[in-house]
Amino acid sequence: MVDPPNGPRHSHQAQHPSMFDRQSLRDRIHTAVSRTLAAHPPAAGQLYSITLALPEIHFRGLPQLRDCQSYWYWRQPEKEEYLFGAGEALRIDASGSTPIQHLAEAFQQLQARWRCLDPDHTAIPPAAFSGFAFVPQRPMISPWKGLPNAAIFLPEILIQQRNNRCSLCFSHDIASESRTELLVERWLALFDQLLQALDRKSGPPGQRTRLTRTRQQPDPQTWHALVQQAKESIRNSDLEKVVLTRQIRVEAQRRLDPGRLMATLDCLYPSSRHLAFRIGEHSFVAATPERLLACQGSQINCDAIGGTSRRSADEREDKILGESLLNNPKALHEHALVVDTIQHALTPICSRFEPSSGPQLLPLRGLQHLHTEIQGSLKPDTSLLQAAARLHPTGAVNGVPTAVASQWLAQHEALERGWYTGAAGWINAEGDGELAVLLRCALLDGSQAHLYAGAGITAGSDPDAEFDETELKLAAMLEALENA
Ligand SMILES: C=C(O[C@H]1C=CC=C(C(=O)O)[C@@H]1O)C(=O)O
Repeated sequence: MVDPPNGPRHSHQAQHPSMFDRQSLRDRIHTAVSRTLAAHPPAAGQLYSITLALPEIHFRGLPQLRDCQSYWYWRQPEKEEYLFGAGEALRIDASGSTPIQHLAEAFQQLQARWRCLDPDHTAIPPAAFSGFAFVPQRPMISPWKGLPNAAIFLPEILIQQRNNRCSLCFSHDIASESRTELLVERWLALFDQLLQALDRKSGPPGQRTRLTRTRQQPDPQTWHALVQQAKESIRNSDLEKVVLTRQIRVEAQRRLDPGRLMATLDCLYPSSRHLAFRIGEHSFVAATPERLLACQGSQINCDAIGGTSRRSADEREDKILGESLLNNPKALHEHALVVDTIQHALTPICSRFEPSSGPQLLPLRGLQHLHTEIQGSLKPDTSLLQAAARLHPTGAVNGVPTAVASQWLAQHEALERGWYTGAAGWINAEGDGELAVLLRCALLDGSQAHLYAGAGITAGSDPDAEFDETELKLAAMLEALENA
């Protein structure tokens, strides 16, 4: 499925059982959980998960949880893939000089003590969520203050839907002797809360809200100067490409509703990865076209994206725009640099690469990118998070060469990127999972939102054209926010 240049798609609502079915569903879950706990008593030190089949429910929307609970949401509309987790069975925060490696080690330790019970034979392993900021070594400052630099989060209750099958998973970190009846009560209460949250439909967007831009950083003149400075560094140093970013703040006429926002994004960007989470006071949302990596067994898939142009509602013009992007030497060069950084990062940890045919067009609503999919086989004993630590930050969000671009940005980019251009996603108990690059995203704060967009600067960049490209990228989330 390819995103249309414009025009909304049909929106789906979550289907969930009637009150009558609900009681019998609850009874079935109660019995299954109690029996499993009795047959396989948890022991101190275990991370204990029970997964049950849940054929009755097909999930689509973001449940409207009350009481500011933490949650994580992942969805790829095109694949009908859905994960929603709430409550914290376990959370690991990492900082210091190598936070992603730290998470990789912590996840390995966690896997060693993870007891996964699957009485219904769902074959859907329990999963944790993980993510990190663009520079996860640096403390988070406003507006990101309070979010971890990098984290793993195992929800107490998790719903997963994939390949048209749906499962419900309860998890608990068994610190000491635990009373299993209390655990059953707690999990059932969480399940009730989740069903109630599903009942609170966000409702149709109704009237659009008007968004007023209240701040931008850098301002257009400073952007102009920064692009020129970057080009000068590209002429006079080893730097070949650097990704400069902008931040804008918008104010809506009402409180922005993440549920309505995610439903709108489902319609507008069906091929993207959709993410939302709330940690403490922070609500973050994204609909990103780019995977940092996906792992299944030893198979690894990464997206190299770089080189962008607008699209047109006129089919003929749209085709011309696509073809000229595919033949644009500046865009092709910018793209090739991204492919190089990814292959360079993967070479020591992959035993084999599949030849990639690329670049191809990745058409999205309003804009299109050059895209190359890179596939390989990870060497034995290399985990998803270890691979992520090598890959991040790619040339699509940072620049080339990696270390030179990072240093250039640390010296010249004044805004705080926070988790924008970081990565986040899910990892299951078998080590499979997917992390998406956090682009086309917003940090929500009541009726305000902070939005971010960047553009790859190379020797041939024109500051105005690069500014316009960031506007195209901002438009993705701005349009969706009008319906939130
Ligand atoms: C930094 C962003 O996009 C990156 C990813 C795809 C294409 C890009 C480009 O063409 O410049 C950027 O490198 C963003 O969307 O904020």
